[in-house]
Amino acid sequence: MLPTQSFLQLPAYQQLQNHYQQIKDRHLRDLFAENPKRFDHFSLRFEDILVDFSKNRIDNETLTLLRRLASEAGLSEAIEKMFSGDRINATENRSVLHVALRNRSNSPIEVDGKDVMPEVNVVLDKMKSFADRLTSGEWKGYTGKPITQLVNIGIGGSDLGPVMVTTALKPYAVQKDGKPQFGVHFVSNVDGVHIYETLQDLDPETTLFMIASKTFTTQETMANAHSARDWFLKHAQDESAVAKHFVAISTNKSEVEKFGIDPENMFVFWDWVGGRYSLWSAIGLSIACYIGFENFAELLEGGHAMDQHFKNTPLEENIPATLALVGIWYNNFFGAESHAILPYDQYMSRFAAYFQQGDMESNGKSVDRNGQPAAYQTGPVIWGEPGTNGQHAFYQLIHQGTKLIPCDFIAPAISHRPLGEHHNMLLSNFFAQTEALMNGKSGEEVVSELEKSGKTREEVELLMPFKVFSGNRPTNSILVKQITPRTLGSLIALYEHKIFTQGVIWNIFSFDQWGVELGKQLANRILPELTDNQPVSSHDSSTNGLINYFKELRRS
Ligand SMILES: O=P(O)(O)OC[C@H]1O[C@H](O)[C@H](O)[C@@H](O)[C@@H]1O
Repeated sequence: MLPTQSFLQLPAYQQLQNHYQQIKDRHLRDLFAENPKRFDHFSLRFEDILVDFSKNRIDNETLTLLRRLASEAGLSEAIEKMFSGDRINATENRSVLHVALRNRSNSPIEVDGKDVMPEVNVVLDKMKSFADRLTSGEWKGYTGKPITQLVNIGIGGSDLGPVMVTTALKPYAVQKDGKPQFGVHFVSNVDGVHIYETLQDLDPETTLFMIASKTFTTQETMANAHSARDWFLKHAQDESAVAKHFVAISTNKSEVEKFGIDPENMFVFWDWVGGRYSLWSAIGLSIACYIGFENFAELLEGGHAMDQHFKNTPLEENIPATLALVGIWYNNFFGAESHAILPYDQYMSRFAAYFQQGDMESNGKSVDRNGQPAAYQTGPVIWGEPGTNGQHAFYQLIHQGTKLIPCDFIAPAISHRPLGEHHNMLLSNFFAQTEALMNGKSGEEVVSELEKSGKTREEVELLMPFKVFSGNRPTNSILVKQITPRTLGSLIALYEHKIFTQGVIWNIFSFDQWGVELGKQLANRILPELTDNQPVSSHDSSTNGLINYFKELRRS
């Protein structure tokens, strides 16, 4: 690995620190008053997606310096390397090519001199033909009935993408008799409750299991897959029936065979697809079956279009890079520790959860690419819930708490389920929240409001401090025409590239995830200790105490 330059040593970092001193006390209200064209200057469009980042504590100088930071960190070289199949995931010695999975131009992308596009296309064709056979009813269960229920068994990247996308694109579900043709279910947690509850309403004769695991060794997924198989065989009583009800999605052929799934029923992908970037691969099989392959292809198209934008657009107009830089501004200069993603679309209810893995597993690192401790903040805590639910739960803290929480508000102009005034009501909240967060409400405004409502002077004085909103709380607004497969593909790719850009600037490796290993190792060590009721003494006193109390409780 070539030595890389530390984030803190980038010349623009120092300049931004100085600039921060000038801007930190400026109020967004004043920035807007000074520049009536602020919205025009600080918003970007991509197809029908509008990204308004004007309600951020930035001015032209901020953006100039942030872009300089990106250039000094070598962003354009890094983009080039990713798209050309360089092994940028250096600690795993792998290329990072989710962009190849949605490379609809089909232009060659090489890994070690070999174009990966032909094999990508072979798998896409296999997914299409499988989805078509399920939809037409040609693929039948062991008693000759067509499949009606799909169960994806996977966890992390082999679960969250399909969950999020099938939820977001439910209006595009393949229809039969006026209803989605397939029920789609997701089992991820090793807690037996998850598989138990899922199987309750299913009929083995019409259920198809998709075992999704890049490694095919993940404890949770294998445990759930075996339980599903046992449940199925209890009914079918015939091993040969498994082939009609179990398919595998994996990079690990030998483990798939060991499990007993016919290699014919295996959908492959490759080590250059990171788990949290894999919904575009065969991991998206449940998506392709549920919404139909044409719509899945549209999702890929949308992702590809955003890839082209990211790769070919100068920093000044580059949406993922701009959102990444604004995020860095708060994370590294204002000391913001978290970032909220707030979709005003019930179908997008899992979007924030999806990017908890996407962002936090990618950029939750404290060692830089030189192997040195990163003496600065890296990835933020990502969280969020759909609007308006969040408003009645945690927005209090965003509006009046002591923490600075930059937020992304996302909304479609057109609802898939227009119902009376609902969508206008939803969108009025979307607009109002960012306005309120920006402007706040001053002491004078509060006093005049209270006086008008007939409060006594004493009451006004007492209440005033609690009713003041300081404002100056930053937001991005992302407004799209409608959440279509294409738009969703673009939005997901937008966030992926934002994460990538931030990782490059922080000089960290965004595509490994060593931090999830230790807990797994220790769980494997503890599991055999839980088989009997003998007290343990091999751990620290807390862990021993907990395990021993657990044994005591289950015995009594
Ligand atoms: O797809 P699998 O190999 O089963 O992995 C599932 C998940 O588990 C791992 O522990 C990683 O944290 C995730 O990045 C991955 O997506």
